[in-house]
Amino acid sequence: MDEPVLLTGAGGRVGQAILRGIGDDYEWRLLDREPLPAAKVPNRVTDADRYVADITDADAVREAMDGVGAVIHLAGDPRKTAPWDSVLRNNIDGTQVVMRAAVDTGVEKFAFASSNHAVGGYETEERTPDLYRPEDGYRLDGTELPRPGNLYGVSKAAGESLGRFHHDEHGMSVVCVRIGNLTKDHPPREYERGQAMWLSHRDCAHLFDRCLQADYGYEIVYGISNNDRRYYSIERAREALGYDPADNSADYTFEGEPKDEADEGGDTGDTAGGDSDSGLDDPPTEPNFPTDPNFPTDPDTPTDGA
Ligand SMILES: NC(=O)C1=CN([C@@H]2O[C@H](COP(=O)(O)OP(=O)(O)OC[C@H]3O[C@@H](n4cnc5c(N)ncnc54)[C@H](O)[C@@H]3O)[C@@H](O)[C@H]2O)C=CC1
Ligand SMILES: O=C1O[C@H](COP(=O)(O)O)[C@@H](O)[C@H](O)[C@H]1O
Repeated sequence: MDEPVLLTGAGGRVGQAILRGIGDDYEWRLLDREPLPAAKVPNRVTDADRYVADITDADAVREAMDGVGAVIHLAGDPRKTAPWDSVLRNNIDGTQVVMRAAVDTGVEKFAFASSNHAVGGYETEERTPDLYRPEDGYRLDGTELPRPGNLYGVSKAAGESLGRFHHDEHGMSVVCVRIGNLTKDHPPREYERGQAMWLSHRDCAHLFDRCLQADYGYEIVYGISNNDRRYYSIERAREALGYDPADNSADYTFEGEPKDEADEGGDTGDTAGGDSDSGLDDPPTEPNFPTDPNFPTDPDTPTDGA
């Protein structure tokens, strides 16, 4: 794969999990509409590779895209209660701007941060809460139609469609990762749904690493750890990308404590290759993740689910 890799939304929760895990492994261009403090930027990324820009600004995105080999596109409004004007602008229009710039400049691979909320409508009253429990066999595998449960989910389904279009029309490899619930160090506490779709930091970094390394055409995969509780299949991520997650929410109590304190297998936030001297500060654990003044805190988000 050609480098550099453009990472949009680099200052956010997912962006920082990726950079802490694989920040030393690639040549990066980091884009975010908020200036990134030094603590959020790997040592080897120069000032010239940091772009403060809004993804709806086509000229600015085009400039950042010049010479890029792959894109991980995370920037957007992550709130499940986000209003239409925000998801229309940040998630749909912004994604089109980034994808268009990518095909225009000949980018090879594009990983798009989709969401569990693109299929939230499958969690019907009849299926829940059994769906969230390990003994339940129901699985979504990425071949089902989108079924959003909110406008944020609609915007993520739209992003997946934009990816399909740009793959079919322009040949760009596109993988849409329906991310579950990213938290650091332990699964979301006392939250069955969150524990069923937990994505640990190291599995997140590993998964997006595979999105950069694997060969694929167009894929929709689920981005969760190897949780016993789950209703998303990770088989397609394994097959198409070579995803091999290390963590499982079953290794923690419902309250989020490691079941075996002596077991080093829990998510330390480090990558399989060990934490590096990438220069990144350890981000605070939720709910102290940096907040975006442009997106007020989602009142529906459980404290530990963010
Ligand atoms: N954190 C999670 O568990 C999940 C996240 N996702 C998706 O992953 C992506 C990243 O999510 P988080 O890191 O949690 O969100 P976040 O809010 O922590 O980070 C988003 C970053 O994107 C930047 N940004 C937002 N709109 C922008 C714009 N118009 N132009 C440029 N930069 C912009 C923000 O400044 C922020 O640094 C989002 O697309 C979200 O929908 C999907 C499922 C779960
Ligand atoms: O897409 C997202 O999903 C996660 C999990 O959803 P939740 O409804 O269980 O909280 C959410 O935490 C994240 O903010 C959002 O972007």
